[in-house]
Amino acid sequence: MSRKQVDHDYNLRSMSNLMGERWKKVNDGGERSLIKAPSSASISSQGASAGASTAGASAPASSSTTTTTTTGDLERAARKQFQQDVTPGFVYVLAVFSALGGFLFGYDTGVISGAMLLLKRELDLSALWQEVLISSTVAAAALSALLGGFLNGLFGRRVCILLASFFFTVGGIVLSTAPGKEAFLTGRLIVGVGLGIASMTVPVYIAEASPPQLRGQLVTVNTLFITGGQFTASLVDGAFSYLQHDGWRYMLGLSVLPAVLQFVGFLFLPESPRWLIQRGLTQKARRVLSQIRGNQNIDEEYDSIKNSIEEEEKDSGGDGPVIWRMLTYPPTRRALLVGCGLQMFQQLSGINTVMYYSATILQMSGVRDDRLAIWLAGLTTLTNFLFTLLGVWLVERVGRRKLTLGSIIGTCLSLSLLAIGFLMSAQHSPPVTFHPLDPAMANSTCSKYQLCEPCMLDPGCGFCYRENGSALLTSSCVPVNKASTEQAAWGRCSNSSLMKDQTYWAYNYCPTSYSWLVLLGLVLYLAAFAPGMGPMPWTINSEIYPLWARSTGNACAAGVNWTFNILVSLTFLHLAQFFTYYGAFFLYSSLALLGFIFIYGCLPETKGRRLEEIEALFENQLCSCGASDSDEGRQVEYIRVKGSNYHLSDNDASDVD
Ligand SMILES: O[C@H]1[C@H](O)[C@@H](O)[C@H](O)[C@@H](O)[C@H]1O
Repeated sequence: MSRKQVDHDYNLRSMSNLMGERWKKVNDGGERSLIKAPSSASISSQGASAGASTAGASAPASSSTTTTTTTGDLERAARKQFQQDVTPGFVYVLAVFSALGGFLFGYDTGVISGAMLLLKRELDLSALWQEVLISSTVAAAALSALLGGFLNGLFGRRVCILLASFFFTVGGIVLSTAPGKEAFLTGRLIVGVGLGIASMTVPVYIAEASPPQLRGQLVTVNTLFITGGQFTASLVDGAFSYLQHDGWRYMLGLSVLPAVLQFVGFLFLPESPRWLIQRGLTQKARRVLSQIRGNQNIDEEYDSIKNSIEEEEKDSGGDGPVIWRMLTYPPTRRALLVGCGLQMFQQLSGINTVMYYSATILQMSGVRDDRLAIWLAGLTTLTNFLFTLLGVWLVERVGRRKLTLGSIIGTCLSLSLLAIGFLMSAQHSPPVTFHPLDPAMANSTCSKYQLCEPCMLDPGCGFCYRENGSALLTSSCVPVNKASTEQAAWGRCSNSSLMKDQTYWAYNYCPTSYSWLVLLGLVLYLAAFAPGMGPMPWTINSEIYPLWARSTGNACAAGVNWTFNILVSLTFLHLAQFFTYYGAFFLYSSLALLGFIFIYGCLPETKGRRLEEIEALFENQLCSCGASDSDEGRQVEYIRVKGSNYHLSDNDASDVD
């Protein structure tokens, strides 16, 4: 039994309202039936467990009061009833305006790849500068996410979202008007600060404002907006790539629009009621809660939040900085481990590498026109977006734990398929048929390679070939042009006008007939990753910490996400060089398997619970919360609803949860 007496459960309340009677589940040997409970007077006059057994005995499953309604039906009906009762239109508005932060997260991280193609020519950027400009935003996001935890606690969620949209706006203006690379770097850093703050604040704000039944869906909408931002960025990249001069200014400048919209919107949106209660601003908190909950009575929710906060404050591990208190108090230490672990495994599953690499995968499949490859890469971001939508639909139906576990196992398998595709391509790598005689050329490292595979894995070389249909006519391994990887340093691939006649320059891929396998792996990967591993780390982090630790916990987890994001993207090419592509993808697949074991052992189900109840899931467990899905179902819980005790039966408790 948890430390805190669980005093309220939304599902049961909705159900009892819905059915117009009090319902009580009895342990009838697992049979899924609901039996009408005795009157509240008879229940309250008995001890809770005595009441349960008496009712069980007096109302056998075959009794005339038995209904065949399943808990699934009830859940669905309760959800429908809730939607009618509460009219939570305002919660949707609030979630959408907050999720514009997610949109900017996706847009600003996605748009840079297309912008860089134009930018590197116009600003004459070296490879090092390109790398610095791309990774500076992510590095700034990692640091500012940590800072965001502190700001959130001090100034509240609303001010932090306003601050983030202010940074996005200023950053967008600086980027689109930058006269040179130094100014551009400044703009990228400013945007990074906005990203870090938004990425940790938005999920917390949405979770704190949402009713339990909608929380998972609404927080997941934020990730839907992230992937929507990435998709929009790929469309904008495609459209403005035709504008050779200053195209990048429009690509980056467009981000100012959603940023300003969010800023203006948040001038009118309220602060999180939970943060207000914590700060003792009780009147304001009540006002906000009534505004968010529509026509629902908020007294019960308000009281229970307030009581939990007071209780949490007592239990929160004494004095000292929040992170220290979190680490020394076992439930929050476990929650932090789970939250950061989820974010780490999300990035170690290679999502950003796969997305980044999709254009090359498409080139391997025979799409050789650069522009077409850019547009088709948009299909990858669209697939990511559409499958995140599936996640929004599934999260409240199957729950966080099952969704995450199913997703990571699918991710692991599809990464193996990708790796097998690369392995087959490597094993059937086309040979280098032409070796130059000119000593200056013959002495280059590139001309020593006998096969395409080692040639393309060397960042200094590329494979230049001519083919007829699928037959390779001649091929050579030549140094890459240092100024642009789109051309060779010499020979027929050094000039686009020479590259007619079915002559192609393959810089980081080899022509292969196994590309379909890689393409299948890519699609299956996105279908598996996007509904679960994409959104769930954000959603789960927004709900597993008690209020006093929530902003710090989310700050740490978002910091871990950004740190591993940069680590994985910066090491990918080196990894591929040392272990080949298939080695790199097998490695990601093994890491995803490790992630599965971690999640299986550590992640409890949080679906349908009020934020104040979730802390109890991390008590008395040695990272064995995994058992909670079934054990918790077997646990006997007493849930007090308006003075009456409800006894959840042995087998069905998890269903009602
Ligand atoms: O949840 C998001 C999402 O899955 C994005 O597609 C990815 O680029 C981010 O790194 C991740 O945090």
